Amino acid sequence: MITAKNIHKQFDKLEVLRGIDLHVAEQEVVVIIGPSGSGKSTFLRCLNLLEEPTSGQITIDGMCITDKGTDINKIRQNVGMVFQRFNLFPHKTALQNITLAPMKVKKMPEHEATKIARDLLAKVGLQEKENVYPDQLSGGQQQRVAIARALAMQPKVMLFDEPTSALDPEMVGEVLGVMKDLAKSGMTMVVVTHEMGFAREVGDRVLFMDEGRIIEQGTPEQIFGNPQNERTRAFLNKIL
Ligand SMILES: Nc1ncnc2c1ncn2[C@@H]1O[C@H](COP(=O)(O)OP(=O)(O)OP(=O)(O)O)[C@@H](O)[C@H]1O
Repeated sequence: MITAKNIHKQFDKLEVLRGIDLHVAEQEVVVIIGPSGSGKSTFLRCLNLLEEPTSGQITIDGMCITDKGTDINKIRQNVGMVFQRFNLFPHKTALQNITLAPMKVKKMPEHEATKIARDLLAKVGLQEKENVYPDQLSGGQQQRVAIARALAMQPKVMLFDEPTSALDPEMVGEVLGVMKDLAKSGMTMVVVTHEMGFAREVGDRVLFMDEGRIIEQGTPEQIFGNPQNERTRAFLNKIL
């Protein structure tokens, strides 16, 4: 579903990604862990061209997105993204936040977009909140609306960039629960997170990144139970 070949990214003189190769199979859940500043978010943002790689090639569902002249709207439709900050539109209700992109970008009729949005609100456990504005929702609820909003474009892949880092601890579980259900439903996902419990339980594969490279990867059992690389061991010893 996703193939990234030899991805490099440089910001001025700072080399943030130093040759990343990754293949993500359909329905696979890949979790990226690693120290702060190792390039995890930058790599994730390259996968929907929020950042343009300095060099390298990325193919998603057969479409080479790093070719010049690719249709950025098409990429964004195929690749949903959820950020640390949910950034819902404050003057729109939960339902309107979800229907907006399908109506504007996909030119979907309102009744159809509304039906999809209601189904998605039910899926994230917020069917009662369709007419509520973001400032009346908790952080966890807002993030669940943000997930529903990304899903409304019916993406083939979902990217999550530390989706629970900005939440109060008691709200982390509800968001991870929604992500877990999504993974179970067969969604292809790449998740950057500091939630090691999620990586262990839900990840099909865990990647450890450091200094712009994938240092080690394997099943959660391999990475958490028997890490081979000294840097992976040092990182896990520090945080677990
Ligand atoms: N737009 C940018 N311009 C310049 N430097 C950037 C930019 N975005 C990221 N960086 C730098 O790239 C490096 C990697 O950042 P990145 O956010 O990808 O790391 P990360 O592993 O996701 O870290 P964290 O876990 O703290 O979010 C950092 O040194 C950061 O300051």
